[in-house]
Amino acid sequence: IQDLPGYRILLWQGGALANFLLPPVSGISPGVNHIFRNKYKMYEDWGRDVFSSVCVWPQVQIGLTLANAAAVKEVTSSRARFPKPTHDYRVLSFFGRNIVGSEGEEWKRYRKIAAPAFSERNNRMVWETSVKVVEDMFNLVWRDQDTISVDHCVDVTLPIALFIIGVAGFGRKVSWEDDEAIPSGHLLTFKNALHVVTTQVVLKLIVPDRLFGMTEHLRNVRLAFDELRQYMKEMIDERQNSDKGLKHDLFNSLLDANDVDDLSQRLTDDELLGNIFIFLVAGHETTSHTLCFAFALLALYPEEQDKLHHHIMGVLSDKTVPTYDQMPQLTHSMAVFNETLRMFPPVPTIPKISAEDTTLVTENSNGERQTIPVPKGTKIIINTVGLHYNQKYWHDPSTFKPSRFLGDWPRDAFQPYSSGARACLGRRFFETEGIAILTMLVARYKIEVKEEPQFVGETFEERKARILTTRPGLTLTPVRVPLVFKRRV
Ligand code: HEM
Repeated sequence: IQDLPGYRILLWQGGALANFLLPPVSGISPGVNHIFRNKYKMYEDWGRDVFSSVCVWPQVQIGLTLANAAAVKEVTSSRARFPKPTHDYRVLSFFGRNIVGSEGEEWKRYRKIAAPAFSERNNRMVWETSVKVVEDMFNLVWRDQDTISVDHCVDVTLPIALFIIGVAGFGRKVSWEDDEAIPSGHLLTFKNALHVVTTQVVLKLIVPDRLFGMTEHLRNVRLAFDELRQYMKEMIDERQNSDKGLKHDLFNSLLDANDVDDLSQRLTDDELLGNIFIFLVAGHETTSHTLCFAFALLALYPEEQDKLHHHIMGVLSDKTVPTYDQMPQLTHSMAVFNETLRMFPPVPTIPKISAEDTTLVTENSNGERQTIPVPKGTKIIINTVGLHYNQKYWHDPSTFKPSRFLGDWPRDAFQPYSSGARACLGRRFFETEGIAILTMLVARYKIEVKEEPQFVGETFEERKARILTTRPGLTLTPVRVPLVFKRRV
């Protein structure tokens, strides 16, 4: 890699220890959440849109971390040359092999099974489900209160996202009213089990199985894994024994794959569980966190919230409930999400590996093209955060400006969903639910940061830093976003 500047460290920068546990220690580890903390800074320091990493544990590894749009495009559009390092996805494969953590023929089989479920018919169902879930929240939970105050916005956005993937993805009947009841035969609610598994799954990588009985916390994590497995098995049994007739959701696509005559095309029980888990996780965590960051940004930038509200009022004929056919007109709601995903991409890094000796072309800080040698076996990290804060593509990148997505924008420099053959399959699913939820909420409520006595007198920048603090998780996670929703109508 011709002495390309970068990290020379003991621990691989993308590993669980380096990214989740250890502080920055020179020569050892770049520190927890270093990709999001540093954004484009490493590239400024090292003078180009790529930096190298050389580490020795858990094995000797060379890496190139990219924040250059052309180089990223080359990587995402050459699947054979830059496949996924499937070993890096084992954190998502505890319940079984699945579409996100596979490659080659195996991945093609999963994608062929899952892709048809993301149809226009399903999008319409996602929209209708989202409207119903939010209306129920207004009527059954928020009721006639003029002000709703929450200590952490994820407490609102997580159940919304979970109900929608439950209903529109898996035909699971859940409601705000019975959300907290533990069904007989279980020790945790479904929501709780899924939440513990998604937030604690990294422990499964670090702690050997035999130690999971040692502390109460570890026992709870083990219980959540067991409970979630049981819930998913019950969902399969229930659906297999019911009339699948008119349902066109994700679940039927996965189960129908098991009705084919060609045994080699069928999913094994583990593959079925693995893929159900992936859709549950992909379908709720990204959505919940993105909604939370969007609400936080709108609360911090009230003038942007006013513009959004004004636009929504111009589109909605009855001023409260948007229809699916109005979705293409809700351009400002879409722009708010794109800007939120630019600033807070839920998947900050997307790993690939070089399958051959090759090269990549990138740029130095003067905009001069540079050809970088890429030996076979090099890890290629697409740094969506670095790309999204690269001033070559985005003016004033730390400021929330949804209007940059109302005209034309540099598409190749916007990669929250990755791109090419391995791009996110649920992008439209998210956009549909997100626009419905945001539009309904902003039409009826004004979002503000909750005032708390201990923070009186803080500056805007301090408040912004506090509200928008993140930590690493399966996806980029907001730490604590205290908000107030004040009724407008
Ligand atoms: C804000 C919302 C979302 C974002 C930012 C997002 C982002 C991504 C990214 C970056 C990838 C590629 C990951 C990698 O290569 O390691 C991906 C893959 C995927 N996403 Fe999403 N996602 C979102 C919502 C969803 C939803 C709602 C679903 C399903 C209901 C979903 C299903 C999938 C699937 C199945 C894949 C694997 C595609 C494949 O490899 O063929 N995503 N997503």
